[in-house]
Amino acid sequence: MNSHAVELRNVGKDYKYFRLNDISLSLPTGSITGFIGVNGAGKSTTIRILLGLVHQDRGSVQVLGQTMPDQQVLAKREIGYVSEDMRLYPKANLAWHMQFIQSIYPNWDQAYAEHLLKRFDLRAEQKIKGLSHGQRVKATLLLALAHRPKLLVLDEPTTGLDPVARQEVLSALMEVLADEQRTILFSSHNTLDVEQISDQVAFIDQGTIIEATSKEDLLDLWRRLRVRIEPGQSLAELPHIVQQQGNGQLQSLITNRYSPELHQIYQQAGLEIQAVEYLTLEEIFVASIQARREGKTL
Ligand SMILES: Nc1ncnc2c1ncn2[C@@H]1O[C@H](COP(=O)(O)OP(=O)(O)OP(=O)(O)O)[C@@H](O)[C@H]1O
Repeated sequence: MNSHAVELRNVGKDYKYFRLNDISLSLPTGSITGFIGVNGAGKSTTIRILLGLVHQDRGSVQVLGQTMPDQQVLAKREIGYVSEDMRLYPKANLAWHMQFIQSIYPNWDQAYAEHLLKRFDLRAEQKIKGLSHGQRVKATLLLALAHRPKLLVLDEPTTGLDPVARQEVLSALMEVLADEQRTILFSSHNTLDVEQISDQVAFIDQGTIIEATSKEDLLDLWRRLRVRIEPGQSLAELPHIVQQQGNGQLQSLITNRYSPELHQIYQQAGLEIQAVEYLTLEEIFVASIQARREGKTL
């Protein structure tokens, strides 16, 4: 088994008003990666390229050992995809869709499909047109999960769901993760969802990946320091300060490279460090985007 389920190298795509730029992204087999970006950042375009639905202009894409888009037919047998693009037939019921997917995918697991029906409180005989938005998302997820894909790609699966439905979807995903060979890519602008279930995180902004790392490392390295400085002291020369807020002697600094050594460097520069705080994934995401847009190198 390949150690990476997905490998994008220097992938680019040019649209008239948008450029996806030099995207390199590796998804280790068995990982769950949260792919976070604001509206229009390039999440869906990247996902469509890795599924072979859109062809890249530059760069290479390997998915489950297959080269995309040339070998997409082989790769797609083992990919489950959930997105707004997925159109279910409104006049058919869920049972019809289950049979249809079963006829295409040899790994279809009927017992698991029935388990998910109960878990999501869905009825197989109900027509798609009578389903609420949340029920439709769950139905699509059921269809994707029950053919036991090696790679599950979810484009904004929790958008528009109420808090209970969101939690049901997230816990179904966590259950799926018990299988170490299954890889999940999960795009969202909801950092709370990503923080809850991902072990890898990638941030994309204006068509460029600005961070791709383990969630644990990210949450460990980014810190807010509450400091007291000498009157007139400048912080401009201090390393790894992503953001500085406050006026006067009390300042709040955000660093993306916190370590005991950096703590010491700040103290030796005369900062009185009063507190060191962790940031949420949302705070890290927002600070990364702001820093990039201010031209800072992270
Ligand atoms: N077929 C296309 N032709 C021209 N431009 C396109 C096409 N597909 C996407 N784009 C543009 O690419 C940009 C990125 O879109 P994309 O759907 O990848 O973003 P996203 O991060 O998924 O956004 P959202 O969170 O709003 O879904 C947008 O500016 C969009 O208009």
